[in-house]
Amino acid sequence: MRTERANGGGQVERRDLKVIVGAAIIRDGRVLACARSAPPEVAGMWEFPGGKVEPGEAEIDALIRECVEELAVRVEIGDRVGRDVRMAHGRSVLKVYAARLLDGEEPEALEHEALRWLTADELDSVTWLPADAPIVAALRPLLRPPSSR
Ligand SMILES: Nc1nc2c([nH]c(=O)n2[C@H]2C[C@H](O)[C@@H](COP(=O)(O)OP(=O)(O)OP(=O)(O)O)O2)c(=O)[nH]1
Repeated sequence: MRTERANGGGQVERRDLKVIVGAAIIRDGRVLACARSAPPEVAGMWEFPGGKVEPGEAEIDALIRECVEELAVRVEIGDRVGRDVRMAHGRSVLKVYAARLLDGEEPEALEHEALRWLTADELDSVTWLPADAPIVAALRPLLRPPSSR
């Protein structure tokens, strides 16, 4: 994504905003959390599967690609979860989308250290990457059965 500078307002010039997409894959009231295996500073911290959107690639296509690469599953992408989260001093932005598994395939940890299906009550049982905090908060009500929302 290319953005222009709002001149004179003391804003940092930001020509290339890197977009990172994540998939909140929900199944039976649980979301799939993935523990990073690298780099060492964040290894063992938890995230949503996903990654950088390639130049010219649509966000949804990037998510579908990343879920195949990281988990060997095909997903259907749904609504956004939470807000855009600015990272890396505003140089990148994290956008998370709800997703569901197609074909009943079981995700495999091809690139992650571990995978876990978390209920709403288990969301705080793992240490999420810091940028994910507002997304996890927005996700919580989506994991509750409709009767208790
Ligand atoms: N996938 C993902 N990345 C996240 C989340 N939260 C968060 O801060 N990030 C950060 C971690 C990384 O700095 C960056 C994603 O980069 P990445 O290295 O996973 O992206 P990628 O899969 O495209 O990797 P590569 O091809 O560059 O190796 O976004 C999240 O929930 N999911």
